[in-house]
Amino acid sequence: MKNNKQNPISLLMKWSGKNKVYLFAAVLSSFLSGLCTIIPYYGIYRLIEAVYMNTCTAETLVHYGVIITVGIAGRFMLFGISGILSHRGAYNALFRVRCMVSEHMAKMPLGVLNERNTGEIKTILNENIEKLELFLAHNLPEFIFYITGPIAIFIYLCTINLPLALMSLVPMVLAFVIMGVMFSNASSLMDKGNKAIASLNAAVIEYIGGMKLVKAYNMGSSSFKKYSKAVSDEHEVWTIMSKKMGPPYASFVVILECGILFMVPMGGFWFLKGSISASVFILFAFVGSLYLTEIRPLQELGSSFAQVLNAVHQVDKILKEPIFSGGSSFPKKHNIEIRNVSFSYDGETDVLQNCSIEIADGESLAVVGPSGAGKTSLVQLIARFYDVTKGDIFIGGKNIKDIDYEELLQKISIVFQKSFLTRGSVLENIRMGEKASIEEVREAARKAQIDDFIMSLPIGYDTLVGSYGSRFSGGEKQRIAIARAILKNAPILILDEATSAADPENQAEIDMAIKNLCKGKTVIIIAHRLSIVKDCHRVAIVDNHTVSSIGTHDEVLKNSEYYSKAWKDYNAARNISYTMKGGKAHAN
Ligand SMILES: Nc1ncnc2c1ncn2[C@@H]1O[C@H](COP(=O)(O)OP(=O)(O)OP(=O)(O)O)[C@@H](O)[C@H]1O
Repeated sequence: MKNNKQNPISLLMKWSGKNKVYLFAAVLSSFLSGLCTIIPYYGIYRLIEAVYMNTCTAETLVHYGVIITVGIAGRFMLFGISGILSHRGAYNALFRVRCMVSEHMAKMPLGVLNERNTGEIKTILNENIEKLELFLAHNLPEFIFYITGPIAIFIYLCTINLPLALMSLVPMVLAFVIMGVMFSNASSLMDKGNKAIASLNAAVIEYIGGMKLVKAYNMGSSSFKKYSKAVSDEHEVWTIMSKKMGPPYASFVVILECGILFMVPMGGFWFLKGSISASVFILFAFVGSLYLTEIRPLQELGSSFAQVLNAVHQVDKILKEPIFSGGSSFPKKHNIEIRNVSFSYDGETDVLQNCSIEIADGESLAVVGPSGAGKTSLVQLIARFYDVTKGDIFIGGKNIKDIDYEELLQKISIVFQKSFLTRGSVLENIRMGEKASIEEVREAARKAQIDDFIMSLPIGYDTLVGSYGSRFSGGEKQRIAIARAILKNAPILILDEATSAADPENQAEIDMAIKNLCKGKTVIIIAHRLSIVKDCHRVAIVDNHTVSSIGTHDEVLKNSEYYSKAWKDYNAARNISYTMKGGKAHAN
């Protein structure tokens, strides 16, 4: 792949877009702030020199006092400006990266997303992207600041005495060797740590989602093994991390502060020999042995870099996943042809084999078959939730792979068995991004037989689904989903067991809502409940992972053993009525 070896920093800059300007300005301010570090040391050295030369007057004190003050004030002021600029740039960049990742994910095939668990995606969108802020707003300017100051001082020390200046670097070289070891250990551990956090996130999501089950079966938190295992795995990784990182961290800090052990004996030796003046000896004994402690925060930046590099890598992996792009406009005709299609989720087992169906524009087709036969898989291929493994699917004579993906999704409405409602208001849930007036929304809701119910709520269409979500019954949620599809008014409609939530009380309402929804569209209905099937123009039987029969209700009744049995069972079930006699159920 083209971008495989792209430098993480240049990737981050690319993702930041125009916000780079703020980030570069922040880096410049940090650099200047780092340079200011030299000023107080220069002032102090001059004062020491003046004291030893017996030339220190009140004027000299004031002169260097002002220089030292200006140096310190400038250092902090520039560092503050750098912080403001870096935060501004970082938060704008963060927003941009989040949008890029979300948009990219929306264009990714569902199959690729399904391979990742929800926790992993949450870790990328939240924790990993948040770490980019840590880098852009803090690590980057701080790195420049902490590195510039000591370099500037070192150059200054070189101008005073080169051998002693070089000697001052010995502790730093040792400390950096240790930091390198620490860094290489950290990157593999960090990867494990990230995986442990992703598993923990997934387990928490599953744990909270399955809370009803935990309560219903009195399982208790300890019995939720996946969750407690994820917690202990994560704990284990971080324990190993602290054990491995602790000793090198302590060594790094101590060695950096050991400069005085080199500077005092060597400096003293040269001073006694008369090679250097007293002021130079004092300068090196104090400044030369201490200035390197300024780079101590670089150690923290080192481990933070490892986390950031990992985060960049994870985000980049998502952004490099292939997406659906290009393609031409959606065709005017809406007939569908599924031609010799085979499909496998895992690339090994075919869940669909050599399926062929033709649906005319405006026709309604019922898809019937035993559980697990592949009905849902087949209809999902039409909206490219997944791509076919073999064969082709055409709409209006155009291969769906050649149709602009967003337009394809726009022109197909799907009502699923489980209606998903977002946390917004009922109004937002029906609009779902469509620009529709409240009257248009109510008209759709009326057709979906749900307007009366919504209006009976205390704040009607403004009712938040988040707070009222649990009081909506399955049938109500389903009719809200149908209203959403009516409003979208797409020419192709796929109903995947959309009547499954119907109970005897709201069966008639859901049937009416579906009839209103299907008017004038090319419709595919997956239905276990055969009552809806006889209203369709034709029936296709998906059995044993292929389309075993297709035709009108009467034709399929004759040709398909599965359908004739299912129809017989359905009619028999309709004629059964139960009466309770002596506490026992009897079929009449
Ligand atoms: N995301 C997936 N990954 C792997 N296998 C899957 C996935 N979704 C479904 N399957 C498998 O594909 C096969 C067909 O499933 P599908 O949901 O299409 O059947 P169906 O006929 O719609 O069943 P039902 O009537 O019970 O809903 C099943 O064996 C199922 O376990």
